[in-house]
Amino acid sequence: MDHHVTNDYTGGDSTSSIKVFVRGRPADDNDTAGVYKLFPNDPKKIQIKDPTKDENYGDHIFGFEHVFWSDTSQGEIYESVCQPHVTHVLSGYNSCIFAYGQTGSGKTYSMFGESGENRGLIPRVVESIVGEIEAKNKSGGECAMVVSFLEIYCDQIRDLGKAYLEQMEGGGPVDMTSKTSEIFERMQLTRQSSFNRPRTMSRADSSQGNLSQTDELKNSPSNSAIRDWKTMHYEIHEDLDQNVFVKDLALIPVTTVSEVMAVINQGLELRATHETKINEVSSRSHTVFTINVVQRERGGEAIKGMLNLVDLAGSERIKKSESSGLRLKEALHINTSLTALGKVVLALDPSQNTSHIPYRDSKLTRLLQNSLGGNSYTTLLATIHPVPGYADESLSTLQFANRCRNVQNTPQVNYASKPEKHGGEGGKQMRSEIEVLKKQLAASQSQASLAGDPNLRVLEVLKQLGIEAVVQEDGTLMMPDGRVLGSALALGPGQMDNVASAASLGIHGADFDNVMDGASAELQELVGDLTQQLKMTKQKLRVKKEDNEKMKNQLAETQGQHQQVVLSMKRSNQQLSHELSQKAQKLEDLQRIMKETHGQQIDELVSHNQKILSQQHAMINSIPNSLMVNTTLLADARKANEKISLEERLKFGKELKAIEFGRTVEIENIKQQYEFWLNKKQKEAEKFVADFNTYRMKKNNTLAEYEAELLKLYNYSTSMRTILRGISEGSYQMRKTRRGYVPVIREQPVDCLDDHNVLGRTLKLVQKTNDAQQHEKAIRNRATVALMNVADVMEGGGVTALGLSGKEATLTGAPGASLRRSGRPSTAPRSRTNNDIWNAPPQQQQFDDDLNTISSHTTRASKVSTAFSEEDVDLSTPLDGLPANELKETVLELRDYISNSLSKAVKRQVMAELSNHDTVNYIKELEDSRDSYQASVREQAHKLKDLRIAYESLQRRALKSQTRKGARPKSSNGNRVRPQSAAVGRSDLAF
Ligand SMILES: Nc1ncnc2c1ncn2[C@@H]1O[C@H](COP(=O)(O)OP(=O)(O)OP(=O)(O)O)[C@@H](O)[C@H]1O
Repeated sequence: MDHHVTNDYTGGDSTSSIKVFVRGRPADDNDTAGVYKLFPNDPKKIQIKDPTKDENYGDHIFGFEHVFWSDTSQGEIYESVCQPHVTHVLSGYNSCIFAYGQTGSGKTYSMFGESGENRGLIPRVVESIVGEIEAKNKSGGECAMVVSFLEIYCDQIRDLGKAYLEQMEGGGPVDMTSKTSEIFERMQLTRQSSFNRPRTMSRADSSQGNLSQTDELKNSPSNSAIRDWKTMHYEIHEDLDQNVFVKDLALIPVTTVSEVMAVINQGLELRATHETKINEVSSRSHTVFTINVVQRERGGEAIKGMLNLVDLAGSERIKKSESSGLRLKEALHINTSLTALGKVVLALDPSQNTSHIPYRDSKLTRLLQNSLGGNSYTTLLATIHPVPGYADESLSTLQFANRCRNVQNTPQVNYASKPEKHGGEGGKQMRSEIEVLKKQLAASQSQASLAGDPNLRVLEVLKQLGIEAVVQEDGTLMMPDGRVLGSALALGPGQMDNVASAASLGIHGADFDNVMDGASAELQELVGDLTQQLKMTKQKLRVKKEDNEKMKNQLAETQGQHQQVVLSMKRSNQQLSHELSQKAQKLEDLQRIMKETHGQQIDELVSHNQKILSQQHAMINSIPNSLMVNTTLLADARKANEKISLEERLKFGKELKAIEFGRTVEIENIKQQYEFWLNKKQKEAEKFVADFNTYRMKKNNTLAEYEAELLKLYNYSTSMRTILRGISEGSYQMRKTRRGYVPVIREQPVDCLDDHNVLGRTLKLVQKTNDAQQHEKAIRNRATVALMNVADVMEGGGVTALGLSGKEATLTGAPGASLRRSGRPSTAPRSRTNNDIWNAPPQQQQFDDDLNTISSHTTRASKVSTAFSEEDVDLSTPLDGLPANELKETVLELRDYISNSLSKAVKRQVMAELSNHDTVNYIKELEDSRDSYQASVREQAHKLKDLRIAYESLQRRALKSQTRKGARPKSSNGNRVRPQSAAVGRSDLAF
């Protein structure tokens, strides 16, 4: 049964507003085997094996918009990933594409790319948008593009576009307060054309020694943006509509692709990169390249689209990248901000039910706030490095990408000047315009009323002259001093205006009279007085004004000076606070790094130090007491030591004795076993000897029978001779039978044997004697060979001997010490082997004796045989032809031969055969095992001896250390007493 379990994440909301694409870069050695699985018929899926999990539970399968593998071109990626965003931004929407993945997985390659066909997504997007804008402008629309470029390096926002802008505007500081729409308005009026030539895309490593273009730029005194670039620390703000923006970030108006590429190239030159173990040119910062497109269709509303193109710095496992120092700090910042991004994405998952989204945890998440869960179309390009070694990083990238699919955005069109129904900025503008109009209306209304009522006009004129008069019910004017003047109605409206303007202009005399022509004398007089007063007052005022002016100038001068001081103080204050915040930031980072890397160690060290300190305090306080205690303890310890060493010695002695006893018992057991077997085998051998003796007796009996038969034969032959002689002498009467003529014997012969039988038997006997002679020879040879073999065997090791001496065969072997042959003379020379019982001399002697006996018998026997041989003996000669004494001697010799030589030969043959007998072999084996046992006993003895030597050396050492430690105890007579242990040990352990 297949137990393979795959974690499937391919489900989910296909309409989610964040689209996720995956791109696998080419592997360096094409070794992607066994980790990834792609589905040619379903390019949305990718399967990956979890390297940390069990074979059966380690598979994860994900589903995204599309999974691009290493052979996908930049153009194909652009078509799928970016094309929709170009449409969005030109339709007034916010949108965002961000590349996420481990370091070296191809984020920067994808976003910025290289040159030509390998150019990345950003250049392609720019090309598209610029083309669209040109087309719109040609068709009568108003469309413009503004870009900005920033990086977040160690949680510090730095402007990568400002340097370009400064260069563009002649090196001076740039007005950063402009809004995109204002720039847009300006662009309609004037166009800059002398931008830098575009450079090919490059990312210079600022740490390299040779003076790169960036170095040139950084050293350029005229470009403050480059000079201050490293210390830039921009802030993120939020407008009334809750859109986040970077305060003071350079907004660069552009119209051509080459302009944009110049901005990008200059920015990339400045961007923080460095070579790491994993990536030769590793981005150490996140970059955000923003394209703003503002447009108004003919007669339509202005809309504003924004596209953020984000190249994140790659996450890295510090363990793998082995970053240290500044690289470590950078890596920590990168990882922290990416973790914050992960938290935001997690919190935006509707299933999490989280009300708080931690955008403010890092600058990155704050900046992407609008793109994640806000008013934006967003796409994530997850890049992976598909080699088995980075499988866990790829898995975590895919898991992050999968979580992003849960985020819901709500994109909507941005209106640059919205109609009321859209509220927002447009509405506010409208409201303020209405207010202005209202004020204007009120002003014009009051002017109209003034124009219609002459009294009011007079009042106004008087007011201008500084006189607060009141119009009474009857139309007359009451002055502040109580005087009542006639109605101004007497003056025509035109005249009144003239009076007012003449008064205000200081016209007097005849001219004034002309003006006052037709007015009442009273009024004329009053106006005359007033005019006079006004003149004087004006005179005074002028003087005062002049004084005032002088004072003002003085004040302005002082103020200017003060302001200058305050400004410089402010600047230095700002500088200081900036440095302070940087230092604080650095300190914080350092502390965090220290805490992360060494925090635990430091804490441990501190607590360890404190422990040691307190221990030392306690020790110092307790020194006097401990001195006393130590002296006592020392004495006690010495005693205890002596006691222990004595106990140890005794224990060791006992153990040794126990071992010795054990060995003795073991030896005894083996000995008993050996004796038991030896006894058993001796009994078997005794039985064998007994059997042998029985056999020998039987043989002797047979020989005796032969002897008796021979004697019988002799008697027969004698009788035969007598009979034969009788026949030849005709003493016997012959009769004819079927077998021929037979004598008629009157006397009964011996037994009932006929002559033929007697003769045949006699001849047979002679034949037998010859055979015996031959046989004896053969036996003798065989015996010689057998004895030599036995001697050879004996050379190799002893066996219990079967001694055959005299007429009796006896077993002379005995167990144990009695194994030695009891009959061996003490003066006999020792054999070359250990085994005395097989000594050559007695055997040899025996053998030689036997041979001599045989040869003597043989001589006699050969004589006999010669006598009996067919050639030498005339068989026709009747035996009874021999003299009786000679015949007897011959028979005796024959008997002697049979009983001695023949029986000995038989014995030898038996002995020769016995040398290969099983029992003898068994006895030999017993001898072998006895010898090996003896050898093992000898070995044990050696071991015991070694043990004893070791023990003695231990004793000697113990003795020496005792002697060194203190004076030996003195005997009663004051002499040093020799330590007993050694003596005891020696005597106790003597083997
Ligand atoms: N699809 C690809 N085809 C060819 N080369 C690629 C591809 N992707 C990446 N590379 C090469 O791999 C190397 C690392 O890529 P890149 O610098 O883009 O990685 P990165 O993800 O931006 O790394 P970091 O986060 O460290 O900046 C570069 O030399 C790049 O040219």
